[in-house]
Amino acid sequence: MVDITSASASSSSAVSPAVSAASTRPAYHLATELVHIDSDAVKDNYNAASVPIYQTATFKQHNADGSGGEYDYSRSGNPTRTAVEVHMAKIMAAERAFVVSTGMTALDVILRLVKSGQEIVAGDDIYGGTNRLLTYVSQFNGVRVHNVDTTDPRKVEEKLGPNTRLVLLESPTNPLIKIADIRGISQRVHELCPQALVVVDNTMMSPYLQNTLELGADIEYHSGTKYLSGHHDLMAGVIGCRTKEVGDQLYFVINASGSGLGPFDCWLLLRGVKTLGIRMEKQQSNAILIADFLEAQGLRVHFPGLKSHPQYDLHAQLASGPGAVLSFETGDVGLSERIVEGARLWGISVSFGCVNSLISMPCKMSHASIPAEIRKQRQLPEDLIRLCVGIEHPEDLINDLTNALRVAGFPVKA
Ligand SMILES: Cc1ncc(COP(=O)(O)O)c(C=O)c1O
Ligand SMILES: N[C@@H](CCSC[C@H](N)C(=O)O)C(=O)O
Repeated sequence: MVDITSASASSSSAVSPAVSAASTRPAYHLATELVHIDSDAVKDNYNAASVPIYQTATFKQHNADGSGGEYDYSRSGNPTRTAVEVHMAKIMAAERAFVVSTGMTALDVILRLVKSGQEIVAGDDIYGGTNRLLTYVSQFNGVRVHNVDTTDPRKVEEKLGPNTRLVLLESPTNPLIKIADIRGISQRVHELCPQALVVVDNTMMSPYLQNTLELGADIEYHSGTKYLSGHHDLMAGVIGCRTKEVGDQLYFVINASGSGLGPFDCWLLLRGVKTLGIRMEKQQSNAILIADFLEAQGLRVHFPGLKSHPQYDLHAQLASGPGAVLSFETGDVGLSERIVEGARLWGISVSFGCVNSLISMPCKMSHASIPAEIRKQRQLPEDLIRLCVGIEHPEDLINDLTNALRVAGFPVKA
């Protein structure tokens, strides 16, 4: 049987691996690096200012012995995909980066590195879809999953053992915006379990605010559907890794399963990521104003930019800003529903990271796939409202929220 996790199996089976490694670390500020695409990543005879979309499934070869050109088939590699992968590797300071069809695909690819009998330590406050996929592998793939409170590194350490293969962290978590000490946990995992990989879902921060590979993680992944693309016009997943060995294993799975991102979506992602810095700065500054406003109303607000956040200091050591997703509790599910439905400017939608602002109730929407009894066990408040702040004028956002609170019957303070 071929061991899919061995590097030799991966290199021998791909004709056109189109390795998308970034050989150099960013030389300028990240905001500058985001805008500048390495023009050597894709050979272009016409010096096109925008990376061309190579909308092709297959590539003509010059001979029949399989030793042909750099690309043979777009499942294995495509120049537009290489361009965005090289760019993402630079932005994430990764040895190698991959772009796949969705954020969940990114996790699915990573989970293929876990074999039956091995174990995963994950958070107890995690995105609903992540919980669903972890539940699947624990029910059908013989993998044991421990869900623990990742705000307490001792709880993670207690579950580490000789079978641990992955430690999967979200920080901040979706939807309770809790922080995990990525640096401290990575160090302990590597000391105690050399066979284990620390994997971080960095979707909420984006590479602009937090670099988890520099904090010690082995793999960082994103739902590229969110901040990286920024306009809710595509689905994508991005994976960055710290070593060539892990990169080879991930590439094998992506080529074998055909989960790589299509050329047009690669192009959209590359276009979107150029404006990540300016979008994130504006979304974040709006979010800080909105968090202050809600806290001044006496509501319990979860946001690492507030001094009241229990891990305010820890987050400041890990990331360069609090981001633009926050959640708050009202104490009453009916009141929360009325607030969400009373908003006019804030769109009722799942997802986040887009230029327009969104409002949702995680227990009924993004996290509804987590069974009610498990949500209760994990103390996920049913009345929780999540706000994903966009780039609109902050006064309009605050006025709309004020109106929604009033209409819902909440006693708004002047
Ligand atoms: C934190 C987080 N990770 C991963 C995903 C999955 O991403 P996608 O929807 O692109 O599959 C989501 C949302 O869907 C998310 O919120
Ligand atoms: N029906 C979807 C819900 C997607 S939630 C998207 C996003 N991660 C969020 O947190 O809003 C599903 O069941 O996956």
